Amino acid sequence: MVVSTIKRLYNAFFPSTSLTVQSTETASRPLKFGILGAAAIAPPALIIPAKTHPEVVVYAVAARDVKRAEVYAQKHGIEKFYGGAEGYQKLLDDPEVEVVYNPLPNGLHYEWTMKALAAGKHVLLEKPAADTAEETRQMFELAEKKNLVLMEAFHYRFHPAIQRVKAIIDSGELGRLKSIENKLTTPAGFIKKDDIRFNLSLGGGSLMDMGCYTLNCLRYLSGTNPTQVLTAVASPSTSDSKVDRSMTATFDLPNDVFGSITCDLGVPWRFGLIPALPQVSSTVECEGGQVHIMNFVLPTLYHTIKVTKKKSGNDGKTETETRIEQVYNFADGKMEGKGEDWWLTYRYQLEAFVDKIKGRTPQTWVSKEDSVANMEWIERVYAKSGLGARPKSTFTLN
Ligand SMILES: NC(=O)C1=CN([C@@H]2O[C@H](COP(=O)(O)OP(=O)(O)OC[C@H]3O[C@@H](n4cnc5c(N)ncnc54)[C@H](OP(=O)(O)O)[C@@H]3O)[C@@H](O)[C@H]2O)C=CC1
Ligand SMILES: O=C1OC[C@@H](O)[C@H](O)[C@H]1O
Repeated sequence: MVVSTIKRLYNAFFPSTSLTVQSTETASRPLKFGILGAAAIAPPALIIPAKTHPEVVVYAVAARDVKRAEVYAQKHGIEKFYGGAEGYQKLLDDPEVEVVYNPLPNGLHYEWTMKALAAGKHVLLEKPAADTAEETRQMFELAEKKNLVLMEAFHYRFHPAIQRVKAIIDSGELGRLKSIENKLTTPAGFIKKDDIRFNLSLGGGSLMDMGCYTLNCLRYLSGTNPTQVLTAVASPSTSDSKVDRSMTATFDLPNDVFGSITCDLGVPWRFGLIPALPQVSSTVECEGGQVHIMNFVLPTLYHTIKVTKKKSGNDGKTETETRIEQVYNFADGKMEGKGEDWWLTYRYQLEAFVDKIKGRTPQTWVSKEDSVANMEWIERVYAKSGLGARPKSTFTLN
């Protein structure tokens, strides 16, 4: 297991082009991507996955500082770079760029996605989609009007592991769904105080950052939206009392299902000495048992799906039977043989995103309705917590 894990991680982060499944001869013309911002997430989320996608070329990057753009471009083998105050717009004005990846701080998602769409580019947009549901709606409306592909990058949804958890719930094997509890937390100190995640004007906050996954996963696994936020308790960050360092919320869902989410950008260390273990889990209780996934966000690294089934013992007492599953690719041929153990969630996502642009059917999708609803429930949780919504963008498209 250790060897296979190391091999999987090595191939995930240092993929050789020889691992490309589809030959470049059968692939259609590559799409040229441009990245807005020399963001930390772009290498794992796009640049590395693109190396094994024959229909993707990461062609350009723009950064506010031209030197930063140049260094980033050289480091990642990107042909074109743009910088300075007009750098982002110059990238959008480049006719060679067909697709834009937007990993800007959340508070800038709306402005630059609207500008990218206005420039006629498809957009892969980082999560959470924007600061508000209304901004999210407007971005998708513009994409529809211009016949462009826009998707919020909820990458974990494209991986077979979370799809397996959903299939177990939907199969009825464990009986009626009763509750879902999702957690995504990291110990204090890993995210620095000056990080975009702690900046209110940039759309910071734990619910926006990690919480958007927990909420999305609650809605995905239940197959529905909550009916109400029951409770929402935020702990403020030390830098800004309007920015939630953590958020815990509970929900009513249809059919008497209970939901809860916890997200935390900096769990205090125990006794100030021992870092708390990160939590990245979803626990689903059903009448006939439980399914628990450890690491639903980055399952390629390692994950377990623990299924505990209740059964009646000989003496009439309830006993349990447990099995562990691990699912790194689609064994059922869902992707016509595509997909490898070492594919990151981002690689699965890129496959689907390109399929959509090319007019093929993606194996799954994160729809406009899904993204709008996720932002609506983020807004409702903030409202219930008393913190209020994140400041909406002041940008308007002329
Ligand atoms: N899908 C995933 O797994 C993950 C998604 N994310 C999402 O990606 C986005 C970026 O996160 P991350 O890469 O960690 O963040 P970074 O801080 O590394 O990148 C943000 C980029 O935004 C640009 N930027 C533009 N204006 C500002 C400003 N006023 N202040 C700060 N930065 C600015 C910077 O670009 P420049 O180079 O021009 O200076 C910077 O490179 C967020 O939306 C986050 O939620 C983050 C991590 C994981
Ligand atoms: O995947 C993630 O985990 C860490 C977070 O801070 C980040 O923004 C998120 O996308």
